[in-house]
Amino acid sequence: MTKPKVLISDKMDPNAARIFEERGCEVDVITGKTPEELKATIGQYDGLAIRSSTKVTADILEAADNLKVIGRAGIGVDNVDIPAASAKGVVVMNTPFGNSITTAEHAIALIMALARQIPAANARTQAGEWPKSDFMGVEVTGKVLGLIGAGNIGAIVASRALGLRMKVVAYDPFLTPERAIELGVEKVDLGELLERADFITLHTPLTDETRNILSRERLAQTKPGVRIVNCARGGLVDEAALKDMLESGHVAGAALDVFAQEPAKDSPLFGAPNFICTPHLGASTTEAQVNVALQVAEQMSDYLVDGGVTNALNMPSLSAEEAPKLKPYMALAENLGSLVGQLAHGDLPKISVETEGAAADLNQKPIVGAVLAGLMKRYSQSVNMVNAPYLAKERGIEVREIRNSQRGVYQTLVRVTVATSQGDRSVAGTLFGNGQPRLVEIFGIGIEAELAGEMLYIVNDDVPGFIGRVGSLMGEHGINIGTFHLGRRATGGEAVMLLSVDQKIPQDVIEAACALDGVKVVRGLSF
Ligand SMILES: NC(=O)C1=CN([C@@H]2O[C@H](COP(=O)(O)OP(=O)(O)OC[C@H]3O[C@@H](n4cnc5c(N)ncnc54)[C@H](O)[C@@H]3O)[C@@H](O)[C@H]2O)C=CC1
Ligand SMILES: O=C(O)CCC(=O)C(=O)O
Repeated sequence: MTKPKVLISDKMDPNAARIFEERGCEVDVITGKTPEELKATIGQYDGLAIRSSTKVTADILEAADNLKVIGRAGIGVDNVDIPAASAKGVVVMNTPFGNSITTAEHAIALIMALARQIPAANARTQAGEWPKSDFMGVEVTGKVLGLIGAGNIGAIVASRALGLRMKVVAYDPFLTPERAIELGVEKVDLGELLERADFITLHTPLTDETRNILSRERLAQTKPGVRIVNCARGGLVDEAALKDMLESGHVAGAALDVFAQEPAKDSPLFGAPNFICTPHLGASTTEAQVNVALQVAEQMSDYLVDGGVTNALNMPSLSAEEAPKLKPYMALAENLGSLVGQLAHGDLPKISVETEGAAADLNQKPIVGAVLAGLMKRYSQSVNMVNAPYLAKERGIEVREIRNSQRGVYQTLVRVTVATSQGDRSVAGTLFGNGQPRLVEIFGIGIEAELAGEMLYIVNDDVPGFIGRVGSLMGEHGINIGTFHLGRRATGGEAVMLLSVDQKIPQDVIEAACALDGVKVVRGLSF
């Protein structure tokens, strides 16, 4: 088996490359590529490990023909076009906790640096000025810290600030009253936070709701003398308004680790009074970088080598223990989805995936994803489990999951039913003891067959001599039959025939089969 190939395209702790190699991947570490260079080479990689410098745009993804996973060694994935990755069937993962403590500590460091004007005092002291009387600071003890965003990092900042004897008020629409009590913070609305806070620190992602959350109007509502820290994302604060308010003295100090445009080389804030900045250093400690590098390499190799999915932003999780159990089910589910997709006519507005017996105890999401991947192959060849649910949604297909843990005739069963203009049509399959998938029912008729390679599907009247006529037809056209499977609704009623053949069935043979006496449907199938 060829090894999955991974590109590490941003500066990352060497532990990442070591883990990839130990886990059976080939790794190239090439940082500093231009977008054009990345686009020219991305086609050869199965995995791309990044931090924040590499921008994974739709244009780059277009050339990423073998890419299966993008791993962000860090939290924010705003440098990845996730909808484009999903459409391409590429899993996007991050490492949501590895750098949280480090980033929270950076926010606290910036709060302290603002309170005591440490950077300016340091610069002037080292310039030989000894400017003791110019640097009157403030204590943080007893001051109100306004936390915007109380997720992983915000919660750690709150705990550290409480240790510094600050009073913490938090604005986060998703913060429950119970969690606020647990964190020891007072949950407030944004207006109250702006009015009360002596220090404001931001810890939200950049979204349509949070963009410019500290706008000019909101900055004007803050308490005079407020100090502001942003270690989350550029774009949360109106930088031009912040500059004006630093100049007017309404804002007594501001510290930014992140900027709307990065790298920030000529921000209007540079040189503003009491302005401090760092070049997106929030996550830059040895500890955090080892954490995120190890974690991203482990997660990505789990996916590339064993199919396990952890911390994916565009796909449900699947543990490395679950993955081998689910693998044969996913093969079965994909074949069943593909079968209904090839057999049913017209649009398929509704699909239900029912699991029975042992299959019902498993994680259903990957099974449903695999059914959709099989089904959606009728629309696109580049479909997989990652993009199939998105494609199905785009086409307005309604998907239902039904679990039935009681066993029926089979110890384990997956049934796929689609609503067609002729009514519901369903196919079902099971797994043999050795994990081999088998079709066991097609549109209400019991039949046992392996769905593989090229096949011929015929629905006919159950009459003597028909099987021989089909055999002769295949022989006349030089088509070798591998296996022959039969089922019927009742003696003399509707019968189904599934043949596996050694080549794709040509259209003229399908037409000749259609012309046989008693034939109702003929279809060539590919798996
Ligand atoms: N400077 C740096 O180097 C680093 C920056 N970050 C950034 O820090 C930010 C926070 O990261 P985490 O705490 O891990 O994320 P998280 O997802 O754990 O927390 C984000 C919080 O923001 C809240 N939120 C969402 N919309 C909001 C809104 N409109 N108003 C108020 N709160 C809202 C959410 O409810 C959530 O509690 C992210 O943007 C991340 O990219 C993370 C690591 C390093
Ligand atoms: O990788 C970095 O240095 C940036 C970290 C970051 O911004 C994040 O994890 O969201």
